[in-house]
Amino acid sequence: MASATVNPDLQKERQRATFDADQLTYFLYDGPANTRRKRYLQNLAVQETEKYKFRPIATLSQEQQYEQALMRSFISGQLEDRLELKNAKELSFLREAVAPQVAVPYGLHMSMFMNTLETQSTEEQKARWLPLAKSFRMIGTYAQTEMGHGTFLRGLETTATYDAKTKEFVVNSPTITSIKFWPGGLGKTANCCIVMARLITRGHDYGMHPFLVQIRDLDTHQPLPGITVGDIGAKFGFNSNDNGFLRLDNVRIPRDNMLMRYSQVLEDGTYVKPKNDRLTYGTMTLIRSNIVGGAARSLSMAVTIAVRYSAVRRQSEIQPGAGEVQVLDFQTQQMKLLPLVATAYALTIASRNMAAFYLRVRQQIEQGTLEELPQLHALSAGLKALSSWQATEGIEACRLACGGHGYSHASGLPKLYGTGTPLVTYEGENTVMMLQTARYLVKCHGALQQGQKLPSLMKYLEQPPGGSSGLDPRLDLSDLVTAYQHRAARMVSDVSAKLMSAASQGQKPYAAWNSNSVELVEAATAHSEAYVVKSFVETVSTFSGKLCSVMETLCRLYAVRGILKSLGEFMQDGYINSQQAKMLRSCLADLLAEVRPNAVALVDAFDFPDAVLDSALGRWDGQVYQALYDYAVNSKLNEKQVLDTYHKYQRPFMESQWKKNTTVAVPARL
Ligand SMILES: CCCCCCCC(=O)SCCNC(=O)CCNC(=O)[C@H](O)C(C)(C)COP(=O)(O)OP(=O)(O)OC[C@H]1O[C@@H](n2cnc3c(N)ncnc32)[C@H](O)[C@@H]1OP(=O)(O)O
Ligand SMILES: Cc1cc2nc3c(=O)[nH]c(=O)nc-3n(C[C@H](O)[C@H](O)[C@H](O)COP(=O)(O)OP(=O)(O)OC[C@H]3O[C@@H](n4cnc5c(N)ncnc54)[C@H](O)[C@@H]3O)c2cc1C
Repeated sequence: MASATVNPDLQKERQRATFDADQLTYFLYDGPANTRRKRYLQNLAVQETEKYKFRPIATLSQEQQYEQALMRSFISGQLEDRLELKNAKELSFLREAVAPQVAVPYGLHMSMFMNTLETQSTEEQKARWLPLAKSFRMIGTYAQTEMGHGTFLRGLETTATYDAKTKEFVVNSPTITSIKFWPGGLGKTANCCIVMARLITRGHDYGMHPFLVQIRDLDTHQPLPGITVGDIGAKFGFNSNDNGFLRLDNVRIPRDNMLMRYSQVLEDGTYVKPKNDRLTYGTMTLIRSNIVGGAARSLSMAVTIAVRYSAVRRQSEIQPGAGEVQVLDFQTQQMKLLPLVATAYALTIASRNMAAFYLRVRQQIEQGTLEELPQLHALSAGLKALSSWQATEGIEACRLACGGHGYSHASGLPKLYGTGTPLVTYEGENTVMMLQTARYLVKCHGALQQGQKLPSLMKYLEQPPGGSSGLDPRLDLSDLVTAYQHRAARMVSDVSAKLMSAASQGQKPYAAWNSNSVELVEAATAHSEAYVVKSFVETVSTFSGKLCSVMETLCRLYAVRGILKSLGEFMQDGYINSQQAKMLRSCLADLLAEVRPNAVALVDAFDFPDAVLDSALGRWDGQVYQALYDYAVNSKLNEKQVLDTYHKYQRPFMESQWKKNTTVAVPARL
């Protein structure tokens, strides 16, 4: 539906903004020129995709969803070739607009498979495989998780046993629980995969290593002998992706199909150790750091939908008789949505810093320096978990904040939730990731006790315990950062003390760890939140003028809301006192009121085209009712006035009921 007019409430919202939303858009997309380029690419993608008149994905069967996703990738491929796109960011904008929130079957090929080949293969292997993978002759996936194990990688059962006589590995799934399960694109799309299997040579088990295994004929696409492969069936969401299962029955692959950049098996079966055996986990670290940005983007879409709709939706009165208000004027609605707008920006900024840190450490690793690897692992694991939890909860809160219409697929919010919520589970289940971060924090605390210096991101743990916060109604940003760091340092210190005390009482470390794991997760969450707040504060301090003051307010809102949510943790050692808690509560109300006039401009700045939001409620022009009505009218059930099922089941049912009471007189009209 094309609408010439913009809803007047939305128009007013845009006029009353106190800053220029374009300036914020330029920050998000790295300047005016890149923003123009992004808009150009996304407009082109939308125009091209509209020609296909795709039906809403939620109305399709699993097979139709899969087909539509492949068609969308086909369209994207054509455009990418026509425009000769190479730049990763430009490709991601184009693909986002061609397949908005559609889990495409090539996703794993383009991310984990390619990355594993690039980072874990030798130069010779790269020369052999990368041209095939880049030209989609090889379509791969990353097959690590098995039915029985996803988290505990040392428990994987798939084996790759070296046969020195034939110079081959024999890859085998010995049990039902060893069947590879879940890999994206594995079921029907991929013709090969990186199989993560336990390497056995000369009778010794060296644990998980990557192997390239061809699973389908490159021409006929039929599964090869020894391979049983298929789709795992309908899921909570993600149904356009053929997540698959794979059973390997003593499949033989050449020795040099083991990815040998870090560890090798020589022809005679000798195993050569890597410099650090955690380098095999490198692809997971990359994707975890990417997930932070993905989570931020999904939440940004959800808040754009919910805030625009809340500006358009008028329901109930505040002042009796004065007319119905925009629901965004209710303080409770502001409380639901505005901290989430702040969260979307906080996570977006944290993800940029995370990506920069990843690149820096990756470059060091390429040069053989592994010093910062533990820090990178701890940060990426913690931020992956924090961002995906906050985004998933936030998307659902946005749906609830849209009332009844939020429940319709027309809102776009169920689709966002369906593709967003697996982020909590895949690439490392969140609780498990937080425990990895906690493990590092406890180690750092131990190092500190022994007088060692801590690495850059952990320096704040060095601050002395105790003290009290200087927070006052001015809400100085540095006081907020210090409060978050103090709380995290205190929690790390408390839980470390508990672990040490358990040890001194003779409790085994593993038992002490488990019986304190709730607190460990809380400490890791506090650490990750401190990083996000610090990143937010440091970044807004680089802004100037009106934009700076708007973003500082947003930053305060994020930080204050977070403190009030976990108030006990900030007050436990008296760092924040009850007067300050009271003060923060009233500051929160003030901050909501301060952000309110800029709410629409803040979400407009994300610059999502309507087709990317794919939402009747989040439209830029605010013509939500017409769009909802069009969506309803186009429901498949409305294609015929009287359906065949009326004659097949409804009428016979009604007649069977009539027979029970034949005395009722039925008029021609009611
Ligand atoms: C478009 C993209 C879509 C993506 C779709 C999703 C794809 C997927 O889901 S692929 C499958 C992802 N699977 C996972 O993430 C599995 C999660 N599990 C793991 O990562 C690990 O098994 C884990 C970390 C939980 C435990 O591993 P384990 O080897 O038992 O470690 P553990 O004994 O706890 O620690 C060993 C050491 O390794 C370190 N370590 C663990 N992981 C890493 C890592 N990634 N990098 C560096 N160091 C690491 C630990 O910090 C620890 O160090 P230290 O001994 O110095 O303290
Ligand atoms: C949509 C989707 C796509 C996926 N794509 C891929 C893919 O492409 N390739 C691939 O290999 N895998 C893929 N996976 C699998 C995914 O990586 C795993 O599901 C994930 O790593 C979690 O492992 P799990 O399923 O074994 O969970 P489990 O570990 O069984 O988790 C169950 C519960 O146990 C808890 N738990 C487990 N261990 C611990 C512990 N040590 N301490 C405390 N609590 C613990 C968890 O917190 C959780 O609450 C995908 C999954 C999904 C949903």
